[in-house]
Amino acid sequence: MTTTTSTTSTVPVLSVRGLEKTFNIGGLLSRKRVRALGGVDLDIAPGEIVALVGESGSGKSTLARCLARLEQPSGGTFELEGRDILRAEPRGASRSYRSAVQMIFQDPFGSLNPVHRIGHFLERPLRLHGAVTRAGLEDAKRRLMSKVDLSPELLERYPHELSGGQRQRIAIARALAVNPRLILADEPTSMLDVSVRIGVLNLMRNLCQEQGISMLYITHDLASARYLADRIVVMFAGEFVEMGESLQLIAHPAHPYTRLLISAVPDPTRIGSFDPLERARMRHSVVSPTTCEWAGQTSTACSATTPVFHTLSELPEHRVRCGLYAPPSDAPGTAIHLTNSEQETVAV
Ligand SMILES: Nc1ncnc2c1ncn2[C@@H]1O[C@H](COP(=O)(O)OP(=O)(O)OP(=O)(O)O)[C@@H](O)[C@H]1O
Repeated sequence: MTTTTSTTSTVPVLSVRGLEKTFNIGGLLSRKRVRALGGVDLDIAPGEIVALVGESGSGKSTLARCLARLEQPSGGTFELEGRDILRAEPRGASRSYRSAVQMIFQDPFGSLNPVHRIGHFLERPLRLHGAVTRAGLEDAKRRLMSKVDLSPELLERYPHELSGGQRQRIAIARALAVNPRLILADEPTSMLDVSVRIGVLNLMRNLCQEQGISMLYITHDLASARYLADRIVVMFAGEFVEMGESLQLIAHPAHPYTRLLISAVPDPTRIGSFDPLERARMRHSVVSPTTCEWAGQTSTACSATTPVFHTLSELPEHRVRCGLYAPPSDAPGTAIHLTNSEQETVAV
């Protein structure tokens, strides 16, 4: 890898370099392998929200699980506030790492044991973090409930007595109980009713802004990524293919795969309905053997060598990794001139 994704000169909270994960599948004697992460680089600054978007199977959760130490990476490194974690804690995450890096999962019901009252889920992390007296514990639980805009009366209820949105707020409160530096939020709103999603997104954004917590927000949903995140990173087949400031990337997508994802976002300003055949044609143009050799498929432009990141000339934060871009000596990131038929296949 040649390029990092840092946007500021501050020391990043998280710094990932060449992180890889390959799974063996098909049992002990099988030689079949799935390359879920191809060697990715990512920096996240303090208080920054980075959205990781891509279709199902692109490797988003694998990256989050490696960072949460739920999976052991096959290669690469990552640092938390300058500390090389895999080297410092090779056998598994320390308690302090598990406090500093909190994961919020897609299914808020699945992560709350139904036999316990809500108060129980906040008590354990608070005890671990040092609120030990009974009065101190009660105060701390109430403060956490107020941070996530929930009434303290809910502390006495069981998970099934809460709505999905309320349960996800409890999951967020539980993560906050240990003062995390980084939250890995894996599709935290995808199982929620549309009407409560925006509230949870706003809550996460406010918490990051007010408390300087950084966040990796994993989602299929480009619209929510644009709404919540400072930057968007697009993932395709275990690799990052495009990254940039959220509004810029959505307004000027450079990679055919990013354009494909954007084509799936409902857009009330689009004139006429979106033709599903056109979308199928776009999908084919990205993943078919005739146009994209990289990432396990095939591409005329990428077949000679694995593509590297190129900065789009006008905006240094916007980078694309695609064989359709070449680094001319005076104008990095300028698009190669395409033939008419190639232009048709990449046009949105
Ligand atoms: N434990 C595992 N064993 C074998 N293969 C796995 C395992 N976990 C993930 N994979 C494979 O790794 C690839 C990436 O999976 P991952 O769950 O990271 O994708 P994703 O982008 O998070 O998808 P989704 O959005 O559906 O959760 C997929 O091909 C998946 O089948």
